[in-house]
Amino acid sequence: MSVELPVFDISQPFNSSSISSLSVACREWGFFHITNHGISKDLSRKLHSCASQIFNLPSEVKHKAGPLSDVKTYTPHFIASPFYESLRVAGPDFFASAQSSSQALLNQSNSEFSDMLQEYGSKMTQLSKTILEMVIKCQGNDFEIKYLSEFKNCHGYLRINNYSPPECIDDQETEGLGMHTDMSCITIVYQDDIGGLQVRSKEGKWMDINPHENTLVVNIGDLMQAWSNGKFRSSEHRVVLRKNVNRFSVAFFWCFEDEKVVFAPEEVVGEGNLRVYKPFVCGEYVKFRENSEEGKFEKVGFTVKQFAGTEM
Ligand SMILES: O=C(O)CCC(=O)C(=O)O
Ligand SMILES: [Fe+2]
Repeated sequence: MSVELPVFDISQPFNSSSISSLSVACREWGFFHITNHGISKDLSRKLHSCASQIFNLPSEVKHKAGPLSDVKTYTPHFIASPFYESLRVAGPDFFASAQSSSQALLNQSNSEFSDMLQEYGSKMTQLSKTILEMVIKCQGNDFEIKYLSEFKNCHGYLRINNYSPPECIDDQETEGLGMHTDMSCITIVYQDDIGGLQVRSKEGKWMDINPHENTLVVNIGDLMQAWSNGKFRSSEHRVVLRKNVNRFSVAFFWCFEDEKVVFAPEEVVGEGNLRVYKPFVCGEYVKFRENSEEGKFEKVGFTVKQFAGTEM
């Protein structure tokens, strides 16, 4: 089964009807689509082809940027899943970050790749600011004016994901990336035309988010779920591999700075409503997810609810 998410034209100002359908999407699914986002087909095609060259390097070469290296930008197979590997590019200087991976992997800089990532990262940064403003606006009148400054130190990073399916795909679905929630405020995902991204409904059913040409997927992350006092959902999602072909995606995570104390403002909680999260320091939550076995990336058992929820 698949879910048809609403599509928002991000190049146009939002009117009251788009704000109210955005609000429904954030509450019900924590997922929606955007179009007219300014990422050309040409840019995503070129990025895909440059990234494939990196992922096609022998694994002993890729390990030069792996978890035991100095740069630590490459996540090899068998960390999140046997079929998943990724390369991280950190902002705001996406160019420098891409150059350091390229230097570690190829012993030379690759300015074509780094230029592309700088362009992609800067566009994602702009898009995140626009989307975030709309997402805050949907939580109350003039909230974007009152509360946008809380998000002024947000930062972004990219994860370029490569999924290689097992030799033979049988009837059973193979998880390329297990069920998880994102640690971001919002995430913007480019998925190629293979499909496989799924969101878990409130009833616990896995629903396909089918790829649509020229659209990007946006999802609410744990930090926004906490800041909105649980109004907006950081949905569990995963990637399944059904075809015997590689799948490519690029996720951009827009996050609070590590020092930020995440705490829903009184007005966001609303009079008479209970506060469902204790205040927490963003960096502590990131550490909890990265370092505790239970909190790990692909294991959804422990998320912001277990970390800071008041209903425990
Ligand atoms: O590959 C995708 O489509 C989604 C990836 C994802 O959920 C993530 O990187 O957090
Ligand atoms: Fe994710």
